[in-house]
Amino acid sequence: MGNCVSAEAAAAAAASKEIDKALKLELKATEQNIKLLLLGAGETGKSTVLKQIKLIHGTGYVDEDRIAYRVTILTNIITCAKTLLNAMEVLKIPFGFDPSTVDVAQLQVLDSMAGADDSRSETGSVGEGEAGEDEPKKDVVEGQLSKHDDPIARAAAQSYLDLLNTGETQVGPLWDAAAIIHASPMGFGIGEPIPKNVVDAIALIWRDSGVQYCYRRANEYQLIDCCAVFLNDLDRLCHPTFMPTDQDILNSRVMTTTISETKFKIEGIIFRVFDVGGQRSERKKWAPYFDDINAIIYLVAINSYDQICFEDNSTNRMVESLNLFASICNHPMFKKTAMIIFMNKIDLFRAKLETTLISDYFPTYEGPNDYDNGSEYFATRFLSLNKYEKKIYVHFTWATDTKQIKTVLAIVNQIILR
Ligand SMILES: Nc1nc2c(ncn2[C@@H]2O[C@H](COP(=O)(O)OP(=O)(O)OP(=O)(O)O)[C@@H](O)[C@H]2O)c(=O)[nH]1
Ligand SMILES: [Mg+2]
Repeated sequence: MGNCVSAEAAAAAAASKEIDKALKLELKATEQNIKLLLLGAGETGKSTVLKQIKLIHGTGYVDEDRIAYRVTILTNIITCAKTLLNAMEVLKIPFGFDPSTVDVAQLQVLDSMAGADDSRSETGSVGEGEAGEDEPKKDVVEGQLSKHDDPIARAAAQSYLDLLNTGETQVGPLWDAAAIIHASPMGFGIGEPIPKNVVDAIALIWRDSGVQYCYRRANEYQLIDCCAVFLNDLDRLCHPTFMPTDQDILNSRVMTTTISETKFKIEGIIFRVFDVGGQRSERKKWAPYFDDINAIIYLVAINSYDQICFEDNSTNRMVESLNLFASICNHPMFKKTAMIIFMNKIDLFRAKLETTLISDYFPTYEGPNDYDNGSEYFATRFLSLNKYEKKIYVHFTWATDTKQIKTVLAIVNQIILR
């Protein structure tokens, strides 16, 4: 009996030891599992960051992936060409229009002779109203273009209407090219090239000065960010033997519609990275993934300060990003979650600052229209939404640049594992 009791006790003790061991292992396992959520509004670069993590910490892309991405890239090219042609009609820009030939001073003289006139809303341009560029921006609503006249947009629309009246539109090689592009199907099968006549048509319209001017006004409609990078490289991308490089894959665009989980092992720790769709219709799928999140990377497209949302064609994208961040950052479930903001697309932000005033869209901005001041202003706007006063880290990123992202991700890992 005595022996029996001690055997039972020994068995119990052994069992308890086993449980302790299992618990310890479990604890260790959870400690070594980092759940990382990529959040942000649509087209801010979440999937691009995931692609970079795959390239830097994963196994990269195999031929099968590249063949699939080839289809994506060809579809992106057709989408861009069709979008530009539609925008030419909506904004009323004729082929061959060259903004450098517009005599703005002469237009202003003619205007003053004819009396104040604002025909922007009729001529297909955004904005309405009469305030001149030098006048105070009293009536500016944050995120909306201040009410000022754009004589070049007006001149473009006038010559478009003049051509329409003379019946001289719709003839010539550019119109033939446009017809070919309009008739081209959107999708391609695996291994199927874009037909040569369609490639030539896209190359022709892309070289046109009117189309280039229309491209510069891309904030007035929805155009994917890889447009110029792809249309400038048509010969290579549309070659029948083309296989996408890592950089082509990073530049390509597919809207995310299902939440994906990808696992990576970094220095012995398993990272489970969740990539979600950022468009409004996708956000209702997010909540079930909010449990036990260790860290959030919140993506902002810092170049989007003059752009409108894909979803409603009216809300400013930066305003949308700010509102969404306010709800994520102050969400009770994320009180203890490490929060890192990627102010992304800094390359496009730098380029945009050359032509577009931040204060035209964000009237509270009074600084110079340069990278340092502008980026600090937008970062501060996001940080000031933090109600819990928890630490939020900010990085300025160029998600399509592997070298830059590699450095940023190394710092992010340190933050998360701290
Ligand atoms: N030039 C440039 N392009 C970028 C950058 N980050 C992302 N892009 C491009 O922006 C487009 C949209 O990026 P995605 O990663 O698909 O955006 P997303 O946030 O996943 O979008 P949703 O899935 O709709 O939520 C792609 O064509 C990317 O190549 C950047 O820093 N610079
Ligand atoms: Mg995505």
